[in-house]
Amino acid sequence: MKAIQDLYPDNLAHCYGCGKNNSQGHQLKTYVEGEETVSRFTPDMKYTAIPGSVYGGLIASLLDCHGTASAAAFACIAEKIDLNQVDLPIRCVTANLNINFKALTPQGEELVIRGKLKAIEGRKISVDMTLTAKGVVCATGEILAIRLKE
Ligand SMILES: CCCCC/C=C\C/C=C\C/C=C\C/C=C\CCCC(=O)SCCNC(=O)CCNC(=O)[C@H](O)C(C)(C)COP(=O)(O)OP(=O)(O)OC[C@H]1O[C@@H](n2cnc3c(N)ncnc32)[C@H](O)[C@@H]1OP(=O)(O)O
Repeated sequence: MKAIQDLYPDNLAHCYGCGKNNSQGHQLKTYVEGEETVSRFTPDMKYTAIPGSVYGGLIASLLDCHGTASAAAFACIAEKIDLNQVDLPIRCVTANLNINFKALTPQGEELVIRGKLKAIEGRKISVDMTLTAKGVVCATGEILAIRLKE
């Protein structure tokens, strides 16, 4: 299966966090795994907060893009839209993002971000997220993504 972000049409794929057409961005990739979504990302050393730990702004960026991709994927699944089709018909943007930083996020490790659908209410899609390093939860987040009008 393709990454959700690789289903965004080319003219809307320039997001700094996840756009496949932004060569200087993070190019986060999010996949559906069973009932969850998952992204994996190993930050470059330049994203330093306290030496040895990852900058919280990067963590927010990863949760932001993981969340919007997850929201689009969960909305497609709810509507039985094939996630293998090019040009995803459902697009979401972030209205609200809450993050709890639970532990310093170590550098040099692969970060695993997982998302679970919390609720779909009309155009509002809420997703709960965790970010772990070496199996330790370093941050949790909740996003409210809004499905854009056609
Ligand atoms: C970001 C630009 C938006 C325009 C985009 C146009 C085309 C782009 C297409 C696709 C995007 C492609 C890729 C994006 C992928 C990843 C990006 C990563 C994530 C981001 O980095 S993205 C940037 C940061 N993001 C923003 O820049 C959003 C600025 N904002 C707005 O563009 C509007 O604000 C919008 C669209 C959110 C809603 O506007 P709207 O007119 O469509 O809908 P409306 O206001 O009626 O809200 C509908 C229901 O959501 C409730 N609601 C709204 N906001 C709420 C809040 N904050 N808290 C609690 N509830 C809220 C209302 O209360 C109502 O609830 P109810 O239906 O129950 O009454």
